[in-house]
Amino acid sequence: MALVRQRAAQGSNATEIEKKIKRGNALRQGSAWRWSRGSVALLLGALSLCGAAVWLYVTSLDSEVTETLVSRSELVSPQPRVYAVECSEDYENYKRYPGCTPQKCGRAVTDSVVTREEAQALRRLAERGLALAGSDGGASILDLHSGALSMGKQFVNIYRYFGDQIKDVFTQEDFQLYRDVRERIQAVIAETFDLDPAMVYLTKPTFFSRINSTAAKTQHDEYWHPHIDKVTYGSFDYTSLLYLSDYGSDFTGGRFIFMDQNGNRTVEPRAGRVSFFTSGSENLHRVERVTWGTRYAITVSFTCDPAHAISDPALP
Ligand SMILES: O=C(O)CCC(=O)C(=O)O
Ligand SMILES: [Fe+2]
Repeated sequence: MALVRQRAAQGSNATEIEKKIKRGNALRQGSAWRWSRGSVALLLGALSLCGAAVWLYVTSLDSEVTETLVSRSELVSPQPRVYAVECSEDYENYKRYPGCTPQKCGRAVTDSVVTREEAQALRRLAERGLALAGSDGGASILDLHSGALSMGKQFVNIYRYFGDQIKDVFTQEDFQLYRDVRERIQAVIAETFDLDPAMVYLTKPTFFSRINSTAAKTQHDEYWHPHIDKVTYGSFDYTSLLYLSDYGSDFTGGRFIFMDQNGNRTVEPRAGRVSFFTSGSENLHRVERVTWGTRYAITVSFTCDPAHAISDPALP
């Protein structure tokens, strides 16, 4: 009997112990579950913080491209739209030419110096010239003054390479049109910056550019790097860009971007639009990558130094 009681007592003890063990396990499991729920919540919190940080970073990048100086759909006419910018010290390191060296600096855009028909004729000229060769990468240039044309990864001289055949590609009228347009651009630059038009000279390089979304193959194709024209090209004092195609319908991307310290300011290309500016570091700029289509433009630049003057391009 006593043995049975003892066994029974032992039995009830065992069940007690068993219950305690189970309770202990349940408690441990519960706290483990609570712990893993806690870490999930922590992880989610950290993830959303990271997400917010990334979002803030991306929107801050985006806000750098917010100011559009001139959009594709606007028509800037009859007067140029002028934005004054303080001159950089660059000009102090160069000889000063009264009547030409920038006293006031800035940027301006006009849609009334070159007609859309003239831009179209110049674009056809660029298409014909660039169809002779072209770069392997996304950017090709044709310089009618020196004859330099992108070919594969380098350049050829069209006047030497194609000889007399070049007269089947370009006509005297094409060159006359280039001259007329160059003169008008020179006049509007002189008027806008209070210069003596006779003290301002065309300089090199002056070139047609064709940009598409093909990946760059050489450094020449990397048009999107920020640069200062006076540093890149040396002789430039005033840069002008004549656009030959329309942002948004002929191509996407490819906006011109002034990179100011307090943000970016863009000019959207439009056929016939002339954008011009002083070439020093007050006008650091780049071209946004072209994402679709083909963008045509001409860079026509001017110097104050007669030693760097060039004559208008001409058929040999
Ligand atoms: O085509 C453009 O809009 C700019 C080209 C440019 O920056 C240059 O030719 O120096
Ligand atoms: Fe430039």
